[in-house]
Amino acid sequence: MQGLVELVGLSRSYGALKVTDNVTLGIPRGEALGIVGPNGAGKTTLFNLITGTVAPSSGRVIWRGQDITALSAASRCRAGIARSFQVPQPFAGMTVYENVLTAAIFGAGLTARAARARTRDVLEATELADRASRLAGALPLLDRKRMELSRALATNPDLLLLDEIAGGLTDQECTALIALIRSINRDHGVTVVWIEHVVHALLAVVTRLVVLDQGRVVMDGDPHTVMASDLVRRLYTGLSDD
Ligand SMILES: Nc1ncnc2c1ncn2[C@@H]1O[C@H](COP(=O)(O)OP(=O)(O)OP(=O)(O)O)[C@@H](O)[C@H]1O
Repeated sequence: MQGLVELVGLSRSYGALKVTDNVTLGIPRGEALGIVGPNGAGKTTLFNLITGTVAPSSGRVIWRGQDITALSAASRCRAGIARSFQVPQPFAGMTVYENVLTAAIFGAGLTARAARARTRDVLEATELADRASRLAGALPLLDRKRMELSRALATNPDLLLLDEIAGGLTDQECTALIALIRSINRDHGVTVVWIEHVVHALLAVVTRLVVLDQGRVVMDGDPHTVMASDLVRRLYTGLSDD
């Protein structure tokens, strides 16, 4: 079956450092895929290659069967690829509503009227509607995460890339975030790829887990099996078999 997105032999180097090394990966429509790996494994770079903020040294990105390797980040966003950032940079002096509206207008290319409707729908879905008039810079952490998700969802994505969105939350807040991401995937049909160090949050949502190490896919399979593997234990603890 044709994946929603197919990465074909994707590599990226910075000088002598090969950050992404011949990654071939298919992501079917509707999937919730997790990505783990040690610091510096190339996880965020993989997102940058998919969203088009970084060009590959070689390889291709195929989106719904079309080669989009040469397409700009803005065009990819309009085509349905959205992301959250590890370090969110909202317009702190604007309200939550204005932040999300901006994404709907510029990210999705909607008219002002359609963007207003989309913004209201998204803020309902992310449970931020009652805080729409708050300044983005004054939000508590969970609401900042909800807003980061809202900005991505306002672009009406088919694919949502989440980069370490669960860090720093309390257990209760994390449970709320998990429910929201699960709903985005299962109820709204958005394909989700989630890089996350908070493994229990990831395992509550994803049905497939990929491990990256030194830019390469070193494991790909059932999340619990992958996390229980010797390879993952070695990568995370630095311990050898003996
Ligand atoms: N623009 C760049 N120039 C030079 N080196 C870079 C650049 N971007 C990333 N790197 C290097 O590539 C490697 C992979 O970085 P990347 O951010 O993709 O890793 P990561 O797996 O997301 O790490 P983390 O879990 O710490 O966020 C790192 O060694 C990083 O320093």
